[in-house]
Amino acid sequence: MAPGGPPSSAPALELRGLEKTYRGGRAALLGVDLQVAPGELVGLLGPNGAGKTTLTKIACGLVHPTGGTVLVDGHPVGTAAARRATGYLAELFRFPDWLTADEVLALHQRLAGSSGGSEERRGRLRDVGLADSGDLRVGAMSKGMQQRLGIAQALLGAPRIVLLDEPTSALDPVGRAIVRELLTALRDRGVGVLLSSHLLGEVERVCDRVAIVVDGRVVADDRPSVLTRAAGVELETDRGVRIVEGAGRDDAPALVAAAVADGERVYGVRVRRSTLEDVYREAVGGATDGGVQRR
Ligand SMILES: Nc1ncnc2c1ncn2[C@@H]1O[C@H](COP(=O)(O)OP(=O)(O)OP(=O)(O)O)[C@@H](O)[C@H]1O
Repeated sequence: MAPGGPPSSAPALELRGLEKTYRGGRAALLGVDLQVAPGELVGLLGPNGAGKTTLTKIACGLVHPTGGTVLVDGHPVGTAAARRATGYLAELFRFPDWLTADEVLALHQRLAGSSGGSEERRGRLRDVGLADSGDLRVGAMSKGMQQRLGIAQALLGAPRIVLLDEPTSALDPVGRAIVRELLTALRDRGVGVLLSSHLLGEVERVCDRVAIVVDGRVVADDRPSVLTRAAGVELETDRGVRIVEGAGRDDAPALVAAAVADGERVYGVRVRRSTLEDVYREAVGGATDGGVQRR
């Protein structure tokens, strides 16, 4: 797959002190700092209304911030260079029903200033598992196919950062696996990805870093393995299953030995870690989220 130009040392995306108050509305972002390095896959989580879409739209130049700065591959957002370096898939998008997949991509090639021609279009359709659907009209596509076409569109040209707002919400498990492979390929090519999603399992599987936004602020930003933590050791014996709170990996052999010495038959031992979902629920506290899904 072609996205990704010559390597650059600048962050793929850099947000500093980002603020946004919509006219007549309440503040949507209250000083957000966030970086996406080249080749880094960052997941953006948060309850409905937390500010994820606002942040993503500011990063691609569609919404003006009321404070702070945005650099895309080192270029101020809104400049031609920043636009060329950005691929974007909106949360709620709709392509004209009467266009074919190939025509949608040709239109977006013109918008992105890409000279990749039919070869690029075929490549992007192949990337998203739509190799045989170039002549299919949007109106005849399932929601999942349209979403994959949307992702193909975001990869046209040579983006250094790809901003995806809920890109897998309509996808079945096979479609999600295709997108996971695609994201991994983007990482390998040094393209940064900011992936906004409510699908915590997907984010945990694929992202290098996770930022959690609550009420316009980033309340957690780290690798999933750092955000999650030890959550005891589970022992399964002939007396049942029990969790030894506070115990970690190093305690497992002694726990098994003690159980055996006590006459128990040990069938299993598992070192537990909290999941990203646990971390998320802790971070958002009481903020309700009708949209959160495990997978
Ligand atoms: N165009 C707008 N005018 C006024 N207020 C807006 C506008 N767009 C968003 N908001 C408000 O800004 C806040 C953040 O909304 P945003 O859509 O960025 O959240 P989100 O985290 O993407 O939510 P969701 O998960 O539901 O997509 C909300 O309070 C929302 O009502």
